This record gives sequence, structure tokens and C-alpha cells, in this order.
Amino acid sequence: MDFCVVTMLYYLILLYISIHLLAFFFTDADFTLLWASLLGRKSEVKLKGQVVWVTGASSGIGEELAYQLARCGSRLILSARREDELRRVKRQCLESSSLKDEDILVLPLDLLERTTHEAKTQAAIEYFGHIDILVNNGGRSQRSLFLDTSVDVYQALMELNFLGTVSLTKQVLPHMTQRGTGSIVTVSSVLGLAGAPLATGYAASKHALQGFFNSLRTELYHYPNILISTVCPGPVQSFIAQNAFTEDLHKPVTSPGYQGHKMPTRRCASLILAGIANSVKEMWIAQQPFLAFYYAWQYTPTFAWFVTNLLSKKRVQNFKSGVDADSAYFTKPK
Ligand SMILES: NC(=O)c1ccc[n+]([C@@H]2O[C@H](COP(=O)([O-])OP(=O)(O)OC[C@H]3O[C@@H](n4cnc5c(N)ncnc54)[C@H](O)[C@@H]3O)[C@@H](O)[C@H]2O)c1
Repeated sequence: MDFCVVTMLYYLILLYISIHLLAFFFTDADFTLLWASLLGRKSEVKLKGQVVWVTGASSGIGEELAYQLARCGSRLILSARREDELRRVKRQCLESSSLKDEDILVLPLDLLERTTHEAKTQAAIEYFGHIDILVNNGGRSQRSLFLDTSVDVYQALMELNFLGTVSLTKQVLPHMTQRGTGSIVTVSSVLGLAGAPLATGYAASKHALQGFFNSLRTELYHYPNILISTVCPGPVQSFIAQNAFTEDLHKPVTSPGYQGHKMPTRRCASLILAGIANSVKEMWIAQQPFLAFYYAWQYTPTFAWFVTNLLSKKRVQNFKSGVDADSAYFTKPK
């Protein structure tokens, strides 16, 4: 081969690797999702007019998803336990979009009350005629060490994050298979892929969701127009830390902690919508250095274990000395 061609190829490969490395350090999502958000179908176009059911729509990621979906022109079913909060979210959706009152259904729902899920699903279908997208977003986290934590907390986490989500999916999916189209999008977590201290039960419930939906997807191979997607965010600004379970079922978190270092909710929601619009099956969403961990866990687990153990030691030490667990990586132990 000609020397010039070899040199050119060499530089092209170097350029390709450099672009990826550079992009990696400035990205806050995996490459598939990032390409989808930059060059893929626009969510304002793809999601316009779609009927989207969002659980956990009264705060945090779910609330922000509602606002952005409203601006896309999606028709909405807003669910969570507190009706007054859902009405507030609805009002704000109407103020910031061209949707009409009848385009948004407030449908209070408790994920723990599984016997109500069939009637709630029927009510949603009767109202709009169909459901295009279910976003399984409602859930709670955990801030407690395993040795201190009651088994009741583990049961509650599995009942809410795992079984509540499975139960609603069980009601909605037959409607989608009947129509031959639809999307079930589930907000899992980075802790659905990896582990971290203070979250053994939460991570277990999110790992369960990952296993469940990854397997369900394989059962639906003959429904090419049904999307089963899991979203794995790292730290995102919301009320998750404030609402987390502690070692005792009825003991609240004492301090909500610092949110500044977390990804803005708006960015997380906009990436999720880009992923849905482009049928991305698994979305990794996190700022650096967290995103680097997803790759390390996936491709270099031995190295990932090494670093994770160092960070975990610091996180546990900080937690025990009363420093906020979420910002523990960024603060010195007392
Ligand atoms: N914020 C983060 O850092 C983060 C990271 C990874 C994953 N997640 C996931 O994102 C999802 C949304 O959490 P968030 O961060 O917006 O927290 P959040 O606490 O602000 O919102 C949680 C929502 O779930 C609802 N919910 C809780 N229990 C419920 C029940 N029994 N029935 C119905 N709804 C219930 C709440 O009312 C609220 O609307 C959760 O599944 C969470 O695990 C969050």
C-alpha cells in the first residue's frame, strides 16, 4: 500500500479515536442516546399527539417529563398518589403548552395498591381510547446500611419499585400487543446496573427491573413495533433523597442533602424523550465522572470494582459521620 494512504488512514483512525475520547469526557449519555438526541428524530415531532401515561408525575423526573411532553403536544395521563400535586402539575402543563384541559387526565394511583391497577388502566383507555406510551417512573430510593436495616424496608422497596411496576405493565401491555404498537419505558437507575453502599435494597429492586424488562423484551420479538426501554440515570436533581427509605420503614430521612452536583432534571427528561422518540432500548444518563463508571462496569469490571471500593469506603465513612451521602464523594469526612 502506498505510504501516503497508510499515513492518511493512521491519522483518520487517530482523529476518530480522539473525537470519541473528547466526546466521552463532555457527554452525559451513552453514545446511542447522544446520537439519537443530536441527529435522531425530534421528540416534538415524534411524540406530538401521542397518549403518554407517566407514573410518579407529581415531582422530580416525572413532573419534568410531564412539562416537556406537554410542550411536545403529547396527551397526558398523570399518576401518583397525591391528587392535589397532580392538579398543580396539570395546571403548569396547560400554562406552558397549547394543550387543552381535556388533553390531560389526572389519574391518582398508588403503585402499592395492585388490585386497583386494572380499573385505572381501563379508565385511562376509556378516556383517550388507547395508550401509546407508559412511563414507569414512580419509585423510592434508600439511604441505610444493610446491617442496620429492617427486612420490612426490603419488602417495601421490592413491592413499590419492582412489583408495582410489573403490575401496571401487566395491565397495559396486553392493550399494546392487541394494537401491535406501543412503548413501555421504565425508569431504572445506574443502580440497576451496578452497586453502591447505602442502597442494597434499592439496587436489588432496580436490578430486578433490568432483568425483568430485558427478558420481557426477548419474549416480544414478534412485536417489532413494541418498544421495551429501560432508563438508567445517575444522580439527578429531584426529591429522591428526601423521600428515600431509611433503616426503619417509618423513619424519614433527616436531611434532603445537597443537590447542586446532580444533573438538572430538565436535561435528564429531555434525554429520556429523545430516547423514546428514537426507540432506544437502554439509556445511560449521567454527568461525568458518573457516566465513566457505566463504561467501566460494562467493559473493565475488575478496574471498576477497585475504584468502587475506594469510593464506597469514603461514602460509608461520611454517612456514619453524618455527612450527606449524595455529596459524600465531594466532601471530606469530619
Ligand atoms: N433522582 C435520581 O437521582 C434518580 C436516579 C436514578 C433513578 N431514579 C428513578 O427515577 C424515578 C423518579 O424519581 P425522582 O428522582 O423523580 O424522585 P421523586 O421522589 O422526586 O419522585 C418520585 C415519584 O414517585 C412517586 N411515588 C412514590 N411512591 C409511590 C407510590 N406508592 N405510588 C405511586 N407513585 C409513587 C412520588 O409521588 C413521586 O411522584 C424513580 O423510579 C427513581 O428510582 C432517580
